[in-house]
Amino acid sequence: AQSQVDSGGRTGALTPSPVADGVAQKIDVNPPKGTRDFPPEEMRLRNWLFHNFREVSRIFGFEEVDFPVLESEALFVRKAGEEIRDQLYCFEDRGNRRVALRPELTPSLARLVIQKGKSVSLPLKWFAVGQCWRYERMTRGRRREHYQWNMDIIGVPEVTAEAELISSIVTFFKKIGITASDVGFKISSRKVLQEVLGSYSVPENSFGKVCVIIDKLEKIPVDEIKKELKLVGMSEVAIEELLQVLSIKSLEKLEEVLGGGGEAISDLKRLFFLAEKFGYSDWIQFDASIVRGLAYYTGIVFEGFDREGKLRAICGGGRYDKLLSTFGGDDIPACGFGFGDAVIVELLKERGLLPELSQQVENIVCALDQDLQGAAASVATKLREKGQTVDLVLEGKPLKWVFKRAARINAQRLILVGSSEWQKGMVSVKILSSGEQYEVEVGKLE
Ligand SMILES: Nc1ccc(Br)nc1
Repeated sequence: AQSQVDSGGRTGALTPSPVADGVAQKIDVNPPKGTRDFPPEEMRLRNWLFHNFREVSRIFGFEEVDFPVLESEALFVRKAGEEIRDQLYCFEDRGNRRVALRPELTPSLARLVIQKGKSVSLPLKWFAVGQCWRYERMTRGRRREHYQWNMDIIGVPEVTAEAELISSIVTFFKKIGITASDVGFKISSRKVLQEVLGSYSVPENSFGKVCVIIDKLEKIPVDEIKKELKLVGMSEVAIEELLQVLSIKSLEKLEEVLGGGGEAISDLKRLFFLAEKFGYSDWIQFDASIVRGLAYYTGIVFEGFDREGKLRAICGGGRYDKLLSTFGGDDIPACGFGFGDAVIVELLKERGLLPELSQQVENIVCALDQDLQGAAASVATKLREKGQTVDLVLEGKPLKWVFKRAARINAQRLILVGSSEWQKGMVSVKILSSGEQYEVEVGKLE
């Protein structure tokens, strides 16, 4: 549609709005494909989940940050064949800028750290809960948006940072009733890959691509993996050895294969030592096949998985020591994780751990006739100023309707403003659970 300029100088499409020209036009009441509405019941569950994300972040001493959902496309144009890049929700805006709906939060966080520069002192412990987007062909019917909880530690090169992050996720799981028999963490380090590839002449800029390909193990046939590895410059010998190493499930075995003295082994040993001190040893296991699908990880990587093996990864993260410098920032070490809002809810459903969340209101206030509506408003205000929740009946309704509504919103008590009581400065109170009813002076309502 051509554009027009409205009174506020804003341009808009010519197509008549459903109401503006008086012609009713039935709109599609569903949200765009792959997106969700959050009506009250779903919003209560989302708020419960996000409240737990924020509570854990708070007790770990992290500060909340946020960024625009819309970012420059340049933040995400990595050339490592990542799915996150292939599905970038990007477009050209009216100023001819290439922009994108963020598919993840880490690049925005890195951008803000660089922007803040010397004005912030390291280490930074930041967390965010934000909506992330992908444009996926709807053939697979998957979602196009989800909310992610991220926690990041910026400026700590030691593996203590990764151990702290995993501890925060374990704390979250415990907080919502998930135990080590429900979920675990598979842990590895990309330095394992580096040490294997190091003994073969693999082009340096292929490392990210190799990781992205390896991350597809168990998702696509191994012959396809081998084909893609050859395409990025690996020899058959290198591929065979790499696949061998990736099948290792114990640190002792890995040390035999890699030999001692490498950083991969020392990092992982340190992490498992710290895990024991944090008290979450029975939540973690070494698994050399874990590389994660984001190109920028450089060290420890981990992912939370459901032990029944029915669900996709619950969360994932790792060290990304080079990301800030690739954005032109200083060489600042960093690590973090992302925790989506979808798989965890599927897990809670599976385990019967979804919380019972219903609307709770302390008072429903109702005028018994319309010339007492003002009186009812003043009673509602008095209660609200004391911090009480009040549902004020806003129009003349039969009592039967009021009682039905009181039950629906789980009101604890019904306050009726009637003329004879009001003459005496009183209102009548009915405790809805017991049926007890009494009159009370308005000033003594609490
Ligand atoms: N990165 C990303 C964004 C949105 C969804 Br849904 N899944 C993954």
